[in-house]
Amino acid sequence: KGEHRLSAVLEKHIQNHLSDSLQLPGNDNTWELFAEEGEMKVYRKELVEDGLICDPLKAIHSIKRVTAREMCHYFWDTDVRLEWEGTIESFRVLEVLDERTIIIYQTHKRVWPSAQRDCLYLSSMLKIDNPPVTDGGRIPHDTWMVCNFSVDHNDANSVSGCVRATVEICLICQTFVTPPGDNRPIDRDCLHCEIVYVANVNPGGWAPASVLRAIYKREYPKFLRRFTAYVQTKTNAKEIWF
Ligand SMILES: Cc1cccc(-c2n[nH]cc2-c2ccc(F)c(-c3ccc(S(=O)(=O)CCO)cc3)c2)n1
Repeated sequence: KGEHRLSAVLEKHIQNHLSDSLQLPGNDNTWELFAEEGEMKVYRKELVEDGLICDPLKAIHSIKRVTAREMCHYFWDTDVRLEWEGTIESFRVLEVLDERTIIIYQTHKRVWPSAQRDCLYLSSMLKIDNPPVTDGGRIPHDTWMVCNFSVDHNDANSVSGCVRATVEICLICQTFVTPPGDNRPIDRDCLHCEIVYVANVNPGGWAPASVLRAIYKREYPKFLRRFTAYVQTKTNAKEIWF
């Protein structure tokens, strides 16, 4: 802890997510379920700030045969970012704060009729030592998290014409193991991972509400489908990475 200049502000984001992002949306009526595919449930709230659509998004999902660490690693590792992220046009790692904390500047593909968006954020991956037990009372094998939130940085010479979006995003993953019994070794069929993905994206500049809400309605389920399938494929033949 305290390894870099942004440790304190990172710690605050982590604590906020641990206290509110793990609240499952099914329990209260403030979240509207707007997409459901199998184990994946995607909720949103309608929120307008200064005339901009900032709808918070919360998705829960259960993915077979992967661990929390694997999910968070492939979400965090920029070496594979373009293999699963469909809306990014370019990105650059501006600074490495420690072995699991970096600062990224990225531009997204323009979606007509809005201006192109870019974002500049800190991305950190960490293991949660005393994991919050899910409401079902089941004990996870372990809990990992990736926290992405907007920061300022001098070196981000922004791509001209881009409107700066601000993000507060978190992926919290918990591994559950069902022992195979009679002393057989654990294999991937004994694993599943339960995730909560929370995204608060402020588009930074005006865009038609209908366009933004249509983008979110299409892009979030697509991203969750594509990313989870990507991790299952990427890890399928590999040793289990707890
Ligand atoms: C997956 C998705 C959902 C909603 C909107 C879009 C999208 N389409 N065209 C432009 C964007 C766009 C605009 C601004 C943003 F900050 C992000 C954005 C979304 C996700 C993340 S992340 O941290 O979850 C994954 C890393 O890129 C960061 C930024 C995406 N893509």
